[in-house]
Amino acid sequence: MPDQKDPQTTGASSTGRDVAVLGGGSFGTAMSKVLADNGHTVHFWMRDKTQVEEIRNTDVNSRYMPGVKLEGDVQPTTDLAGAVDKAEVVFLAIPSKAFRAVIREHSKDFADGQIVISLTKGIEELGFKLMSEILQEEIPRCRIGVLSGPNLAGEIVNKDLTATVIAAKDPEVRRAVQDLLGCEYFRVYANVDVYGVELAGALKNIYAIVSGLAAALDLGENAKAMLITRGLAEMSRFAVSLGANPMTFMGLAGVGDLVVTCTSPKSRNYRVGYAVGKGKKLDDAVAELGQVAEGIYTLKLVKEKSEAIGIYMPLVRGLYEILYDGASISAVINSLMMSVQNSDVEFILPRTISQ
Ligand SMILES: NC(=O)C1=CN([C@@H]2O[C@H](COP(=O)(O)OP(=O)(O)OC[C@H]3O[C@@H](n4cnc5c(N)ncnc54)[C@H](O)[C@@H]3O)[C@@H](O)[C@H]2O)C=CC1
Ligand SMILES: O=C(CO)COP(=O)(O)O
Repeated sequence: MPDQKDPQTTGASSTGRDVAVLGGGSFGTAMSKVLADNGHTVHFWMRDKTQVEEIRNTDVNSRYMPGVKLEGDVQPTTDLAGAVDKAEVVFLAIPSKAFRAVIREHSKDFADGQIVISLTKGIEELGFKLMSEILQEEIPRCRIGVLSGPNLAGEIVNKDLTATVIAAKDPEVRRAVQDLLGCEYFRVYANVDVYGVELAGALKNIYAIVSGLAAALDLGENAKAMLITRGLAEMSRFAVSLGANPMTFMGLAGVGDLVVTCTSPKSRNYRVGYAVGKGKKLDDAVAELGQVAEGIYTLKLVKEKSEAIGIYMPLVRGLYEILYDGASISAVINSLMMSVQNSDVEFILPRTISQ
């Protein structure tokens, strides 16, 4: 059970604020719904005029969240500057590939000290930058945070019980987001390890693809547990080498998000892995999805980065070989199972080095 009287995490206490959500996909829609349900005015920016008209006329974003009514004060718009100008807090749900371009084009529209929160779980190709690092570069005048955790959009819009993590150095930013989003079905926990929380959210997408693949091959329950746990070992090894706090991986943004996306076909990354495991080509699997699966891009970047800095990531390497080099799935599984047997928890017993 969640802690009952944690003063950090008591429910929503602010009503009637103006906020902006940028990005009209499934997660932007889900977070707009939580914010509007909590009594806030949501300036909901998206680039597609037809989608704006549809939400204005029907309260539904049928392409990304069919059948879900956005009740309360949601104001869809294609005017980004206008949305940001009215908002005390801005939430960004723009896929990583487009993230910097959107922020750079509109950097002047953000106010000094404005709170800007990334919801995006990806990595920028050039320079291996996380979204908070992009924000720091493009709008350093703003107060920045990231939100990440086991947060399947399709469940949030049904008001299924959900918890997430706000990570920010500034305690006022953490408190503002807890106040805006917290309610009877959505709990917001706090962390200061911005890099760890954000990197965890991006990395787990890789293991969700691996888990979807394993499910398609019916590898069994033991294999499922092995993949999730070794995925956690691998992602925390990588993240800690880059400066993240290992304890972050014990929390909702680490284990929590890894578990939900590695066990549920509601995860799009899992579905891509499942489709490939059933024999589909990667491009066809992604095209059929029609939504973003950040893990397929993150995989490439993490494979390159881990090789460049010498971090052992056998699951990343194996998945890369399957998705991008045409390796046979059974050969990759065999090579993983027959590699040198090693330490369980390397923070207790160091690994025997063998690449
Ligand atoms: N859907 C989910 O359950 C969750 C998603 N996220 C993250 O949120 C981010 C956004 O994902 P979703 O909303 O789920 O994706 P989606 O595929 O449902 O929607 C993507 C949206 O981004 C828009 N977009 C793409 N390029 C754009 C550009 N250049 N300018 C403006 N808008 C652009 C699309 O028009 C679309 O509205 C991703 O990084 C994802 O990992 C995080 C938590 C949960
Ligand atoms: O990040 C998510 C849930 O926490 C959503 O995962 P997918 O992008 O795989 O759907």
